[in-house]
Amino acid sequence: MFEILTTDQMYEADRRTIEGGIPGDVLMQNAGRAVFEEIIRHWSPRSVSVLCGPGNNGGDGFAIAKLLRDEGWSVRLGLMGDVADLKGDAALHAARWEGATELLSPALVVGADLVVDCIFGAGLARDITGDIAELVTTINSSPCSVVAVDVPSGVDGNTGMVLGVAVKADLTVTFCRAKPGHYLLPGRLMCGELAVRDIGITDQTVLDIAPACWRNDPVLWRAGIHWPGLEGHKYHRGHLLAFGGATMTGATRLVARAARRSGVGLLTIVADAQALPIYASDAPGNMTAPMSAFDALVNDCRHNAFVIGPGFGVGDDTLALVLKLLHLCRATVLDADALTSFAEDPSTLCFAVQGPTVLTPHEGEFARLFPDINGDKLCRARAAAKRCSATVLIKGADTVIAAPDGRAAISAVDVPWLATAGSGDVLAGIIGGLMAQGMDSFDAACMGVWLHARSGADIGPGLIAEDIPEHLPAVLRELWLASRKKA
Ligand SMILES: NC(=O)C1=CN([C@@H]2O[C@H](COP(=O)(O)OP(=O)(O)OC[C@H]3O[C@@H](n4cnc5c(N)ncnc54)[C@H](OP(=O)(O)O)[C@@H]3O)[C@@H](O)[C@H]2O)[C@@H](O)CC1
Ligand SMILES: [K+]
Repeated sequence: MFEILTTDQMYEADRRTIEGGIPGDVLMQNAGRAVFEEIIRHWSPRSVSVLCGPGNNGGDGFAIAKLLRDEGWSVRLGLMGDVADLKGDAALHAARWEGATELLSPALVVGADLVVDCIFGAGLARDITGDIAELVTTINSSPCSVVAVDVPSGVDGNTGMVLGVAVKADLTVTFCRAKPGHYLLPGRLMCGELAVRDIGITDQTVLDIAPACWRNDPVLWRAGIHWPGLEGHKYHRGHLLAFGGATMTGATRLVARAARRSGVGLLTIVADAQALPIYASDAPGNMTAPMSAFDALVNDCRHNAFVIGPGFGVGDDTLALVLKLLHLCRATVLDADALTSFAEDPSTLCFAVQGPTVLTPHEGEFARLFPDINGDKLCRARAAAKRCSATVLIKGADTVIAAPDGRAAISAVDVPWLATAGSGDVLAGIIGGLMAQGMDSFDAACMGVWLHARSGADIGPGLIAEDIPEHLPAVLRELWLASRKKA
């Protein structure tokens, strides 16, 4: 259930299922029943208005209305347009609805305790305007509870963008698998609780259409974790070089702490000589080396991974150092200043990437590096990953991780308090630590985001960046115990 389907893939899954012998009206009935079950699970009987659009999302509405009425609920139904204009499965379910069909209007919302939004689903094709926009505004300003069917009307299922206006739901019930718009902002904010319900489309059908996007979950990457073996030693767990700034030392101290907590065997902070005492005194397990020893350090292949950027400083020196590191084709995480140093010349960065590389920009850094890449976050991350042949992770509440081959994952853990100074440095450290242990860059980026978010969720409000590395052992232990159960 971790796959995320585009609306086209969902239509294809429907089509294949119908071809395989389950008629479309049965799928619609199953969809209606799934929403009905969620409604009666969440609410006791009350007055309901079901608002139906002109397509199959509206068709779902007729099925839901009938099930609720058969259950004894007081149900009104409003339709956009004429019932005679409905087609296919929607027309079939409209014919089965025995109640009155009113014209869609704000009067249906006023006085209802619960509104079921079946105006537009996957077929939303343009901005909502005019009377329907007014209706949506009435729904959003009304005290009633709102259930959205498939997606809140106005949210583009593929992008999470709001087309004109969108219904703000308390619960969204979608079918088979989630769509990108359920997890990407601002769509995610309009969904409320998300329920993903089976309507009879098999897992094999979903696999056959080869989805390339997933909700970020251990299922995706747990097989790629390099748990240490009894026979191993610290050199088997990698040796990460974290490049530290001369003055902004806090950032790389967080990188170092997070990398070590993620399990890296050895960690050396490389910085200007005058800053080394600060790094060395931060933790007894930190090793340090002066920047003047750079050549000797990188000539030693045991130094198999690099993190550079946090607190490092923006400029030509940083740019030159990053290019030298990328030339070595070892696991590399580029964050913050390492990215911004290429703002004037982003193509140089993209051409230089050869080895396993993860770029971890926030939205501002992304816009500086890729000013010509527009669109939703998923499509931008994929375009940048392809252009740079690197894993690109765009940070935010809806963090997206994309691989150059088009695979992508979206983080779906809500942790608003992760938006705090130093949090991104910790993330870079975790990913660097995992890559140093031999994990594939896309997997390491996904796992890093997950560990970071899970730790943040466990810590709760009041979190400061320093807390996150200290919580990693608990989350890692949970993963490790789960992996032993599976074995
Ligand atoms: N068997 C299946 O496939 C199953 C499908 N299922 C359900 O079907 C839903 C998809 O149905 P769908 O494709 O009919 O699209 P839907 O969202 O109802 O809207 C299309 C209509 O809206 C109109 N329209 C669009 N934008 C507009 C705007 N801004 N302003 C005004 N009008 C606008 C558009 O008009 P047109 O663009 O053609 O002019 C067209 O008339 C899916 O979300 C799920 O709920 C489930 O039952 C499971 C089985
Ligand atoms: K809807």
